[in-house]
Amino acid sequence: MMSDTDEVKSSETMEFQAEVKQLLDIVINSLYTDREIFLRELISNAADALEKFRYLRLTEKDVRDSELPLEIKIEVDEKEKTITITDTGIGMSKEEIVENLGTIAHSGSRAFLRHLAETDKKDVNLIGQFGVGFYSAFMVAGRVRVLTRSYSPGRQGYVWVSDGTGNYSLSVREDLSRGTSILLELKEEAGEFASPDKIKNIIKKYSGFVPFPITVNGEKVNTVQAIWSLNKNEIKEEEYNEFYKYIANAFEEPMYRLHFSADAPLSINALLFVPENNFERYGFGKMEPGVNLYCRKVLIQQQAEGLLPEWLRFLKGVLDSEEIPLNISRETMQDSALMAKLRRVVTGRFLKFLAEQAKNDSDKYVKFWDTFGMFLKEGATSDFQHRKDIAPLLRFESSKSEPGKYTSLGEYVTRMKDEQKNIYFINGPNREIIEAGPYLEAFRIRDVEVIYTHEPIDDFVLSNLAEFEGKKLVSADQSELDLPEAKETVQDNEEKLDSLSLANLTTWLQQTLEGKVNEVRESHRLVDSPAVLINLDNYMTGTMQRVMQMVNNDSAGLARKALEINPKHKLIKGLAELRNKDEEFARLAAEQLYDNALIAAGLIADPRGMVDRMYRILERAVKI
Ligand SMILES: Nc1ncnc2c1ncn2[C@@H]1O[C@H](COP(=O)(O)OP(=O)(O)OP(=O)(O)O)[C@@H](O)[C@H]1O
Repeated sequence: MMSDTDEVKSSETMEFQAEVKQLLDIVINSLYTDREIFLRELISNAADALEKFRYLRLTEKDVRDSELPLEIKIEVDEKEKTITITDTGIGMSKEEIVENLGTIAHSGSRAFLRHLAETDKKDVNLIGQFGVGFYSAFMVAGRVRVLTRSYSPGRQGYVWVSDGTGNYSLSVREDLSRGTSILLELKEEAGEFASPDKIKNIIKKYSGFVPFPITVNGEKVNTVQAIWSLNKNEIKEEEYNEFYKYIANAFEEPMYRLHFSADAPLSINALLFVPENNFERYGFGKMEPGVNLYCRKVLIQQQAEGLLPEWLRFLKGVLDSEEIPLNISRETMQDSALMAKLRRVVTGRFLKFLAEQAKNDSDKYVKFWDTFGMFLKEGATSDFQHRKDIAPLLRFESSKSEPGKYTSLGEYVTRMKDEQKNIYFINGPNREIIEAGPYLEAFRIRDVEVIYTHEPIDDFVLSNLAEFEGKKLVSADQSELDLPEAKETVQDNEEKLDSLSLANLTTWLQQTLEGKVNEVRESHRLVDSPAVLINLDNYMTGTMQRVMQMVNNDSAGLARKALEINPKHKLIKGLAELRNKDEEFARLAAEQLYDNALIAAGLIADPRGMVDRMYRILERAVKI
């Protein structure tokens, strides 16, 4: 590097434009956090200058120092506390220097500066949003020196020097080669940056995929290529895996990989990975989003919040879009229309990818489902925009699937009978319990398939979806099932309680269970069980109420229920008789009947009253 004494003496002093002064004042006096981003800004400018040169050289034959390799060299002097960032890009002419490093060209900057001057919270990410990235150098440097020479052969080289207050000096310097060198004399309080290791780490963090070699004191730093911007057939399997391990901090290979680029409606290059494991499932706490946002290979935001819907937080990878402004702030990122578009395109593409995987290799998809299905369920309940596309990806057990095997809603629909109108589901902790319960009886004799859901969220998912391929999703504990006509059954030979006794019994039961059920009525769905609790609320399934019951710790919030009784069942017929002989004991039996129905519905019965009641019923039974 050249020292001060080499500089040509004829130096002009120039004033910064008023807005620049204002900006520099903020940069120098108010921004103390995230100062390391100055390096990202300067490297990004260097990479832009190199990119422009690479492009120019395609058409222009006459360029300065055409043999110079395209690269970024960084020298860190620990003793002198300086950092020099040199690129062999297009460089700047005198006019360009004055224009670029003395004014703020962007029109919106005035308003921005006013905003920045007024807010207490000075977000460093806002800098550069209006094309003022270079000035961030003054966050760490007391003096900045820019040595630059344009690619254009006729131009002289120049030295620009400023301490960031009021003005800068500009002088001619003949012995420069093409490109730009930016020399930072670090401020005392920014001395920590005079460390090659620190600088290397910052580069790895922000600029690891800049497509030009970056060296720090002669050592190459960015060895990992921006493979997402390459063609698929240029990339080897190991390279993909190596890249995945690098960005995901992973040891094993990814489960799925999706590499795609799109031009419309946005220009996007995306490389997404589904990891092998889901640590959230093991109770490691909620994952951070794992996709980094890039703009032309320059990192805009690591683990970008709001880039993808929250339920896709298990994805790792990179999303690169030219359309993203460099230095978009965290706030703008969440709600800009551009981000919303990006989110929609990438989410849609990923869901399409999953649908293909499910079709082409269903065994592997099942493995994915077992590991990451919880996120799709979360999406189906929280992401209104995509839930229709998530629905076909859901998997459940059903009365027609083998134990432990899954079916999709689509497959269910293909098995539906002509006269069947709805898709039915029932929740229970496992298959055995569901199949032993009363809710399945009506379906079993009609040979109608029922989806088994085992987790409380499943009922929220299906209730939220409300329908699939035009068929309503109906919980089997609901009042209106709208089932096809049942065929002749064995039970039809069983004698039914006469209608007068039945009417009397239901009235009596209604009184006895006052406050517990809204209605007692004859059941047309039961076959083997004496009674069942039916939901009169068409939205909340029993399981959803169980969740509410646990959260609220009482049964007050329970939805309206009907107790349906089976008039052919021995117990019901016996109860009708017992009521006339020993009403007190009949009341015990009725209450137990209700508690049993409650338990079969997965709801919590009060154990204190029940245990005592059971003993009294048993006492009576052993006497007989
Ligand atoms: N290393 C460089 N080589 C050539 N020109 C440069 C270099 N650094 C900066 N410039 C010029 O100075 C201009 C201003 O840079 P600055 O970082 O302030 O804003 P920007 O790069 O336009 O915006 P942003 O930083 O938000 O991308 C650049 O547009 C570019 O023309």
